[in-house]
Amino acid sequence: MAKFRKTETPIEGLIVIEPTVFGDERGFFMETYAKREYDALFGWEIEFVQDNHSKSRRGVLRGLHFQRQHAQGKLIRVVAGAVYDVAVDLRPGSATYGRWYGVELTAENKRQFYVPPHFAHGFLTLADDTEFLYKCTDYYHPEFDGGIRWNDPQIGVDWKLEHYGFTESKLLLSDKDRVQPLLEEL
Ligand SMILES: Cc1cn([C@H]2C[C@H](O)[C@@H](COP(=O)(O)OP(=O)(O)O[C@H]3O[C@H](C)C(=O)[C@H](O)[C@H]3O)O2)c(=O)[nH]c1=O
Repeated sequence: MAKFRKTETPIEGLIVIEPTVFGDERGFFMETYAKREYDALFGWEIEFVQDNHSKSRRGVLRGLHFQRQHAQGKLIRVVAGAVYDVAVDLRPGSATYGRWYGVELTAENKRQFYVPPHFAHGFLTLADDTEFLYKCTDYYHPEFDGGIRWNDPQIGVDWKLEHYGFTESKLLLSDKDRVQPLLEEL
């Protein structure tokens, strides 16, 4: 059995990866990244240059972010808690431009999500003390920081707020994320 299993999504290049988890009476072990296998999964050589780690309480929404230049591919996983993770295709000329896809990433399901460069990305945290780790294919360039409003009606992300027991007014966003532009304003 392959050590990492890939599941495609309706958006080309956006993939979910399930690592093999080795459990025993002590707990578990898993490889969370291996260049040789991941390059084979992706079908091309990917170089990650920066790892990020953020922690959020329940009900935080970070996003939707992208870098206007030095666009970053992101390999995402959650090591504590849970998120509903969303990516929006902003690749110029893409047949699925403006389309979004969401997936639940949790410490339990150990799922990983690869979001290619030129996607807007964000997540809603579903539990307190959620720890979110991701590898990036380019460095942080704040001078090229870009974003789209999380609830842009043109994109129409279904954040499943009712399903997860949230009300919009109770979400915790950064001041920046409250006033991100709409896709049509980009
Ligand atoms: C992203 C980043 C931030 N920072 C500093 C800048 C601020 O002083 C502080 C918090 O930054 P920010 O509020 O932009 O963090 P997030 O809201 O989690 O931003 C991220 O959220 C969404 C989900 C993403 O996909 C992006 O990776 C990124 O935009 O960390 C750095 O020093 N390096 C970095 O790579």
